[in-house]
Amino acid sequence: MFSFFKKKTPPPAQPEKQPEPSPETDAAAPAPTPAPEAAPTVTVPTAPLPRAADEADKTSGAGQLKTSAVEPSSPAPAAPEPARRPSWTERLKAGLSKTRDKLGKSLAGLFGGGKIDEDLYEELETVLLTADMGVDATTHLLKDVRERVSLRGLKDASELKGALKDALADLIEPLEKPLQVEAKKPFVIMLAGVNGAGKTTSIGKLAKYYQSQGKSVLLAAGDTFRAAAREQLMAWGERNNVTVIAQQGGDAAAVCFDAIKAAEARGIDIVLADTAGRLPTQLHLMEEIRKVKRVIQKARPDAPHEVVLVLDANIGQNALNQVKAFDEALGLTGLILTKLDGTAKGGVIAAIAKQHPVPLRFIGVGESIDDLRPFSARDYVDALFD
Ligand SMILES: Nc1nc2c(ncn2[C@@H]2O[C@H](COP(=O)(O)OP(=O)(O)OP(=O)(O)O)[C@@H](O)[C@H]2O)c(=O)[nH]1
Repeated sequence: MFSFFKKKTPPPAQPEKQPEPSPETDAAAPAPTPAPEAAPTVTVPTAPLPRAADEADKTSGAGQLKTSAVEPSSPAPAAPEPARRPSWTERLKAGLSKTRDKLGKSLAGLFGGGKIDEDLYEELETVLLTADMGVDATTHLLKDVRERVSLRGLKDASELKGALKDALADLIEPLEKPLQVEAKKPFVIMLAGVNGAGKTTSIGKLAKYYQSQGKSVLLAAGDTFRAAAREQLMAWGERNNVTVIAQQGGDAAAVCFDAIKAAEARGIDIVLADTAGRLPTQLHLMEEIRKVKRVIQKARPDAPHEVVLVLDANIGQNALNQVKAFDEALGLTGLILTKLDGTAKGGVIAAIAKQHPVPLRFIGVGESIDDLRPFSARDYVDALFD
């Protein structure tokens, strides 16, 4: 768990009242997973909602205030910075050390010297497969490397590294499409994924990332199933001066609807909408997340502007199945690959590029708040090989 999510801010004593049913929470599908709390209750905001947000709640059909906008009165003091923070490139390299160690050790033997022959290609094939690149990407890379070898007239195994790096960079480069958030205001980003993939922590990291670019951010605590996810976001929002729209034990779609209305009323740049974790095989939950998307569209017809699947890199080739299933259900526009630091399966990016390419917007290589950055194919390849 992130340290910035670990620290909990004790909530103030809060009166509770029963909410009215929310009309935007259409009854197309029953709430798929009962919330842990028996009856939804109202969390009164720590600071009174500005009038604009009240308007937003009226617009959303909530006669009474049922979502809470948690707004800290003042940002927490910044934690003392370490003497010198490693650069992103250093952290990327450190984060990819497991994949690099596995790949690098095997490749060091291959690239050590000697002739380029069939035995060498066979060994290279094994190395790529064990780095979780998958059969299709491995076959593609081998063919590409062979072509480069013959085009460049390479003879010695030591020259193979450059050819492989170029082939891999070419394969994964199409995934490098940085997210453009300027075109819409608010730009609504919906995050989906299986349990524990890193959605909530990625939202915290993204909020910080966009704040550092001078953008205003609002968070929708749409993971109404796991209470700790809402608390994570609320605590994080309080410490970083970001408004969090939350509802205790309520409906994810309604939370997202209210968040968008609040963001519109306040002129917020970016809405980050969390959702509960689910497996693609849990069909009722996949239907529920489709409903969340539909309700977001009701709040704002062109939204969500980005539907991101958050993937845990540790699952290797299984990531492909998740991409296909969530893409079919939601129409994905982007991916975030987390926990590349904890795995030797970083090659899965090549598998995604070959078999089901969806833009890889961000990669996560550590637990620190700065360890999520836009994906750069060349940086990634360099960090993997050098
Ligand atoms: N090492 C490492 N850990 C990460 C990274 N991203 C997320 N985590 C950790 O992964 C764990 C799960 O993260 P969450 O954000 O709670 O996952 P989630 O997808 O919101 O989980 P659910 O709400 O259960 O679906 C936490 O302990 C995070 O600290 C990463 O890039 N590297």
